[in-house]
Amino acid sequence: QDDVKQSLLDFFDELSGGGVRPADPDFGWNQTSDPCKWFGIDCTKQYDIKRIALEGVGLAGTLDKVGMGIICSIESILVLSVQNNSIGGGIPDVFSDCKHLTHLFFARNKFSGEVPDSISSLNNLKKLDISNNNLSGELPDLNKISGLVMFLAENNNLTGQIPDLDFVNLQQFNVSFNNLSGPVPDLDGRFDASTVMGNSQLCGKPLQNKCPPSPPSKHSKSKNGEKILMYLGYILLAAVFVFFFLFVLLRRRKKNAEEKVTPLENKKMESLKESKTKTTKASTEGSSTDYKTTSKSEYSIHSPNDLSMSMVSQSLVIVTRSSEKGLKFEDLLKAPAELLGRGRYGSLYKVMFGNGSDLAVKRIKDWVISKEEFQTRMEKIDQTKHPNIMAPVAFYCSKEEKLVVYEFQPNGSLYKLLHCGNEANGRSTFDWGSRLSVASTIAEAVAYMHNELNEEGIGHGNLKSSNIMFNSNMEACISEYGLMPMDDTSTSSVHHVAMDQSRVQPTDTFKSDVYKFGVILLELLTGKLVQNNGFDLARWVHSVVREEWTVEVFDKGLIMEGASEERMVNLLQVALKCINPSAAARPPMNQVANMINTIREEEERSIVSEA
Ligand SMILES: Nc1ncnc2c1ncn2[C@@H]1O[C@H](COP(=O)(O)OP(=O)(O)OP(=O)(O)O)[C@@H](O)[C@H]1O
Repeated sequence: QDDVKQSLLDFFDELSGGGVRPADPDFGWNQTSDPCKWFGIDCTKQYDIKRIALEGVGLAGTLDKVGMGIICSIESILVLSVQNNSIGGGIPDVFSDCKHLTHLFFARNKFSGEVPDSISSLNNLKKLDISNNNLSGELPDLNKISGLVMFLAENNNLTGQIPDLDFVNLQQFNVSFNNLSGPVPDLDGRFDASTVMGNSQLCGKPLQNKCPPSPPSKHSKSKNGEKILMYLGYILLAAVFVFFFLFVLLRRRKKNAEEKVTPLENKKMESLKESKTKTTKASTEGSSTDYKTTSKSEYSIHSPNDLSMSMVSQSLVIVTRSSEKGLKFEDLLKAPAELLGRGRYGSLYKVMFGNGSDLAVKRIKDWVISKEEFQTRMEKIDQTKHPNIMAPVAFYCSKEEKLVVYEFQPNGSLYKLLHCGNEANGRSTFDWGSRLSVASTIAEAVAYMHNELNEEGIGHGNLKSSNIMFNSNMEACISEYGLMPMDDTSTSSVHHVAMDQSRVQPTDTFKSDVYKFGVILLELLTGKLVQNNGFDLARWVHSVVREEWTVEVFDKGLIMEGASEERMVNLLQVALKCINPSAAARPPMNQVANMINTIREEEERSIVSEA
């Protein structure tokens, strides 16, 4: 503790530049007293300093590496404010060790030099104010800081382009009166010209001057370079596929010639005659025969992307009931497809029929599972019906290729609703009540599946907000259930071995789902993006809660809406139980669902009593 005191006194000494003394009665910073009683310091408990605010007190020294290093070494500190002083010199480049900081205020000083790159590693930062200094050079890549709600840098000498920030989330933004250049990024209509004015070389909306056609900047050059590399990669990949295709074709022809067999068309007919046709599932009322049968046939998938390269030669199993659209699986294979995303576990394609009956086809990569096991698994999932779990429409499995087909959901995902909306089109309407309702729906659906598929040990395996879709009634539906044996991130004992099903214990799969569900709860409560499998978000939430600054974690939208703090804290407690580092200590999903339902009932009771 004496060391902490001495470090803080050194920090003050350096900042003050000898002008003001830390021990002055106004400050009372000295070795003999409790630092929590010193001027400008706030603590949660003894020695747990959460805030240092030395604002407008005549500091005229510098903030060097040692000084900033001291602040970084005290992990409890969330806020550092030294604004309205005359501190000079550079801002030291030591921020990679200060990840705990949430607020950094350097405004109205005499800081000069460049804004250090390491500031972009402060991924818990919410507010950054470096305005009214003498800072120069280009701004670092601040868009890595997903939760930033305030960025003020006006009245400096900054050059280069405005960084591509997440303007949907920013509440305060100003870079006016610098030497910034290039086009103003899309400010999402949230900030007017006053926030970018006074930069003579900036152009584009909301400024009056249109951007002239200009040679590509260093930044865009490197982006173009990346694009060219990407296209070259695609061309190379396509060429490899074409050669492979030709090779297979030539070999087949050679073989056919040698064996003196019938032409391909006849061969196909023979194989179709021989193929078994069996009913996998009794269809519900109104189904047509197209979706009732499992048939064997030869086919290839025609689409404008790499799916078209697939030479799949075995059966596509149709398991769904909802066939009023009268589609045959041949139609599925012929229809044009669009790549929707390429995730860690495969790619997702939208297959378009142009009559509102589009399908989503998941192409799974690198899954070591036998054809029989995969088929049993898919059928089990299909039999375990729950209205909020999307059942597969069809699936296909060969050694090289695994496809699972779902109905396409045009209303987007929970991820999109949380992170890609704006005031006008959804973000503000995703209120506390709706978030609680989504949490409870998902928890109940997963709890049901865990219970029904307990013996088989089939969990979701990859639960995350982009796999929670909204159906036509805007009800949350979980997609891709059971497409992975488990996710490899939340249970250290099975780290990096998730793709080998034989090594995965059922309990791990379920406990991993509970962890992932906890991360979704954190996403709903904080509105923050999940990176690094939720570990960063979980760590940040833990650190803020530990400091008894719990309210700081909640999404500003929820606070502004007046959502019940008590119930948000209760839901946070549930999330923290789910993300317990010890898998054994995590509650089972049915308990999680019960806890959330209790919170939801309290919410409903309070609405009724308020009414
Ligand atoms: N049935 C569906 N209908 C419409 N969109 C869907 C459907 N299923 C998933 N999506 C969306 O398609 C996009 C790509 O999905 P994909 O599963 O490839 O991504 P991912 O979940 O990030 O990847 P992975 O599952 O491999 O980790 C996501 O935005 C997802 O929300």
